[in-house]
Amino acid sequence: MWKHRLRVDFHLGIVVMFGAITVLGIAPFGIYRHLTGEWLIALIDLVIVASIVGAVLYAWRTGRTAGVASFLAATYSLGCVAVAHLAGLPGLLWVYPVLVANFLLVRRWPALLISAAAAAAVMASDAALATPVEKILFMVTAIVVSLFSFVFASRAELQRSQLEAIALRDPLTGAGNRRGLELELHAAIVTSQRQATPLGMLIFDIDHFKAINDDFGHEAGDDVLVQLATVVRGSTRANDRFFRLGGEEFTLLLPGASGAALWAIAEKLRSAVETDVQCRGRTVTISIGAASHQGGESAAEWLARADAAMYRAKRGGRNRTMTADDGDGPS
Ligand SMILES: Nc1nc2c(ncn2[C@@H]2O[C@H](COP(=O)(O)OP(=O)(O)OP(=O)(O)O)[C@@H](O)[C@H]2O)c(=O)[nH]1
Repeated sequence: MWKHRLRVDFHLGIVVMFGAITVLGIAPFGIYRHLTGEWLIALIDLVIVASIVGAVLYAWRTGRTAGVASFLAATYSLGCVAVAHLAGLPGLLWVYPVLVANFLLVRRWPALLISAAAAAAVMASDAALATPVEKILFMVTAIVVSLFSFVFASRAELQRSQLEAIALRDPLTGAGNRRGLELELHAAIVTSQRQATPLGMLIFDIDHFKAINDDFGHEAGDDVLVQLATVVRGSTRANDRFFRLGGEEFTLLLPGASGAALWAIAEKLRSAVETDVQCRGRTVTISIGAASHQGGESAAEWLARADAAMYRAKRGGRNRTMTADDGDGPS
């Protein structure tokens, strides 16, 4: 389970890896400083390690990695500035790995800003850099390391966004794919539980889609899928998440919607598809299963309830919505 999360969530993987490296890299120095009686530096090391561990645990629990990554970059940078001013050379030696880490943790422009601020603050330390020549040498090497990292981060960001688009999107409809859904389900559940807001799911499937393919050809079928995606986007809000599960089956994650509201959204969507999606004059309809997330329910259980409701809608005659929740519309 934890291995799977680290594999599929790139940002969480980075944050956890940096947390582990921090503990392994800084904790022994903290112990050493404690043994040599350098209490202030030992305390700084302890504060860095404790706050990084706390931040990583927070990211693991909530799935909120962006804020934690910025916190890590700021903590590392402040840490090496403080050690440079207090202990001289040791702080200076930490600057270079910290400059590289900043570009791996946050986007390239904020990383450049944090790195420039950290390098300028270290340069002001007479304990670390005694002469003007040393200061200039440090400035030039810090700029070179930052620019190398900036170029590398730019390439990596571009490649990652291209790969994400390929790996997480369905190329035909532009909707997220099943893998994209898996990634977002966990984060959506955690957010709704933390904010105590409802979270709804619709699973819907085109009725008699095989007949459309058989009668008009695969291309006409593809065109129906594209039309359907356009109608879904037109009838949902910006923070609603839309995915193609495979074939002619789709799902919508609807933050803030549950119960009667969820059922009303489903019915609005069903009627919009019936009115606006056509194939050579033939009306296209969908069957919908609706389910509100229940506290303590796993993503798989929730999906299964919505799916079962959708199959009830199929068995009940198609072109209808069935809900998995008690007391809201037909169930
Ligand atoms: N054009 C096109 N067809 C697809 C695609 N993916 C799956 N299909 C077809 O979708 C059809 C699904 O057929 P069924 O599972 O029998 O479902 P159905 O005909 O919609 O019947 P009900 O769901 O019971 O109403 C099959 O003919 C698949 O070949 C696609 O990307 N493009």
